Amino acid sequence: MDVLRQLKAFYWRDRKFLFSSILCLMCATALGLVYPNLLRFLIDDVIAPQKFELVPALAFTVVGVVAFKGCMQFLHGFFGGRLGNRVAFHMRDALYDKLQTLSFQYYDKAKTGDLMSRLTADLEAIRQFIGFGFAQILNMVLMITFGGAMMLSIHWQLTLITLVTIPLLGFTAIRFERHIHPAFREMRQAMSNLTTAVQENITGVRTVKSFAREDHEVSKFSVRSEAYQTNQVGAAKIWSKFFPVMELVANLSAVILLVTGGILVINGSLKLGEFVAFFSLIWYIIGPMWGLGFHINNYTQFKASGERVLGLLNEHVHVKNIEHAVEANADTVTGHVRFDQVTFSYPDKAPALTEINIDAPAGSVIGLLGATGSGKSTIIQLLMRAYNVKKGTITLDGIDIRDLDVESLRRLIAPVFQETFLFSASIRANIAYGVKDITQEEIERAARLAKAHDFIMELPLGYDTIVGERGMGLSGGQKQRIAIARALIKNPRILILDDATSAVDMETEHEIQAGFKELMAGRTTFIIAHRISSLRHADEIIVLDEGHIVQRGTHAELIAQPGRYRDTYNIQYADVPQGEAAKQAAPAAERKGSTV
Ligand SMILES: Nc1ncnc2c1ncn2[C@@H]1O[C@H](COP(=O)(O)OP(=O)(O)OP(=O)(O)O)[C@@H](O)[C@H]1O
Repeated sequence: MDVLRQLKAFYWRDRKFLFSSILCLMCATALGLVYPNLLRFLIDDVIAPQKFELVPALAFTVVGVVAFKGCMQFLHGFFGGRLGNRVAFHMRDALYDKLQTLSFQYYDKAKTGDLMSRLTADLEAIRQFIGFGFAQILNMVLMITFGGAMMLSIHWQLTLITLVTIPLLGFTAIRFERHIHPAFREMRQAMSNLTTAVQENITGVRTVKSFAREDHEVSKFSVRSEAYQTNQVGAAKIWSKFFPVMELVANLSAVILLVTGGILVINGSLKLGEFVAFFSLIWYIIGPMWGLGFHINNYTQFKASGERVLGLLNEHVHVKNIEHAVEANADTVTGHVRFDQVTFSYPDKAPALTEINIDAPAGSVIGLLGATGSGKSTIIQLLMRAYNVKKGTITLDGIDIRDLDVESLRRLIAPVFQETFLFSASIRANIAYGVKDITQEEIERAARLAKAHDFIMELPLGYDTIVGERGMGLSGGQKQRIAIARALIKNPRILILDDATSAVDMETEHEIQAGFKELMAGRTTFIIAHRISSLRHADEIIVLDEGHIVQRGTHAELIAQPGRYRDTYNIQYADVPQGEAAKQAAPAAERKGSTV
């Protein structure tokens, strides 16, 4: 019931459908109860006194009742269907909204397959129950109440004797529910493990194939599939144990009625018509009781699914706006970024960054260099507020970014990551992803600056070529260039290049950087790179090691002192002749005033 209460917001807004559906079902049920009475009337008041002229009228009444009952049943299905679909629709939207607000911390652990199964299989179970299952349980209660009341009005002693098995039925049904609920919960979890395995296998199919690990994947899947099968078999066992018991107990009532009712008819204390009506009414009680297991099954599935969906809806959002968050205004923000004594650890891990101080005046270029895992990307993630800083502060134009509206902050930043994600849409739509109302000219301009225009024009459909999943295959460098165009078109205050040109050759990188220079003048830029050539023009290069800043300065300053930077430089330029190396790593001072 708690799940139903928590989901109230989703079905209560469509209560007109809920009540209409219930009302129609009640009418249909009540009309169903007319049959036994017609039967009683036929036997006791028509056949016994031989008033056969009443038969046609009785027949027409039956036709009328059947037709009306049919209409009511249709309307019940119609309103129930409407209700179920609308609830599923609103819940899908709410879940999707929630997925957008959940922070990076949640996605670090979340499994795509599990989320997919919550949005599909679990929603379907909820749709079924809210649309039909709930009304059917209510119908069961109504049938028992109406039928019982009618039986009591005919012969209350016989009713009590006949219904003596009902508490036993109720007890069996409750025991069944206790066993089947955990089984269903496990089954849902096993299903989501199965979907996760399939999803990961499809996403990582290249890795699987290149390592020839198909057999390993098959056996991994088999284990999960077997777990699901075991769960299914377990649930079937519970079902197969309880269902026959239910049926046996339910039919005991019919046996008791036949014996006791038969004796009463022979004694003359019960009319034959009443006995026949009674026999027909008893199924109004036994029938629903028979289906009790099925309804409980539906309910438990709904409860298990509801818990999983509510679990997602109630998931804690780690990064959210504080009350009265300040809106960062793109027209007035200059882009002055400061990290002040920032120390940060991912949950349950040693600090990824320790006492980081960075001062990036508006329009400056900051280069970040360091071994893998040294904390470069973490600096960027914190600036974008993917995670909240707990120790130290990060400010933008002097305002703590925790006080800023998250969306407005992220609107000012355009990141290009090493791994480019393209949506299954046209290249045009992919480039224009971060902005609204953009012209083709602006898209092409950004693509030209990112050195993407020429290869796009060589594609048969040009900017209309569909890329991403199931789309046209592109090379890593081509994808990166699209991502760079996507960032450029956003015209951000802060540009982040996280190993953004790692997949393009040095010549293209040089050309792209020339494009940046033109567009990024006056905008703060953070460049993470492993190549000295990508960083050498930065106003300040920060060298990180295990989360600590170990060196900082311009290229010329760093090259002049022993340390990690010079070591990296020496390795990268080991094969380049002396004069050429010096030319390639031209000091930043030469380029002061420019950006990249
Ligand atoms: N989402 C995460 N959850 C937990 N730990 C993380 C997460 N992301 C990074 N880390 C850890 O934080 C540390 C710094 O990682 P970070 O990604 O910032 O390094 P990096 O210098 O950018 O590395 P690379 O050059 O390989 O991208 C590493 O020890 C890493 O394992």
